[in-house]
Amino acid sequence: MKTLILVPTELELRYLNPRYDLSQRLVGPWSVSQDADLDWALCGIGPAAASVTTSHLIRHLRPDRVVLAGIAGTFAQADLALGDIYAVTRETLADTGYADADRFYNLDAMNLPMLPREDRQFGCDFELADLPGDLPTTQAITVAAVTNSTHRADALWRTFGAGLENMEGAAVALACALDWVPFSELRAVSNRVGPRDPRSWQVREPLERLGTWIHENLVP
Ligand SMILES: O=C(O)c1cccc(C(=O)CC[C@H]2O[C@@H](n3cnc4c(=O)[nH]cnc43)[C@H](O)[C@@H]2O)c1
Repeated sequence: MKTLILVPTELELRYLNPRYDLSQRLVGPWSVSQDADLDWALCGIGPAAASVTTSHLIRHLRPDRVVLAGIAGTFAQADLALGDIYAVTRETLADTGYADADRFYNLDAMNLPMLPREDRQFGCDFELADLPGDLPTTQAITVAAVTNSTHRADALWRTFGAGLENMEGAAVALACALDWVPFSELRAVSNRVGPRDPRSWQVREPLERLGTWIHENLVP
């Protein structure tokens, strides 16, 4: 089974797979590092970069599945542990729509189709494919901007009740759904969602553990 592993940033990729070599193979302007039956590539930060990169790489590499791996913030109310690794079961595009002081109204809540096509309609919610192993699971939301206040974090929690916030998951899910490619997501919890303090984020050690998990569980 050929797996494409997408990672938002080079920093995350370096901790997940110290053997990666992004000069190894070029797919158009994209670098892809091959390691057993795993292709590693950067998808960029945020939904716009992640969706266009995923579509491009799927069409060139024809993977049997796509796995997105990286860090994410967790909501205080969710009771997930900082530094732990989770498999994501469902992704929701949270902030495409509008928000008032207390709630978010994404396109699904507004009853607007995100991407209507003749064959299928794509909304803001995506079910993800299961992964082998026994990682704890949670749901996630995808936002275009990192949440930077307790008030906004509370409104997102109240609206969606998801355990994690990240910036790429639902966008990669959309690109995979368009090409019928199974999609899974792994996230290491780096921070609490709320007032920004990136210097306090736990990044290296949780990602190194996630990299080990990937090699033990996803290499055929
Ligand atoms: O320092 C900042 O304010 C800042 C703004 C935008 C992006 C960043 C990044 O470092 C990239 C974030 C990267 O990590 C994921 N991530 C991690 N924690 C969170 C979070 O609490 N909310 C949303 N995304 C988060 C995200 O998926 C990006 O790939 C820094």
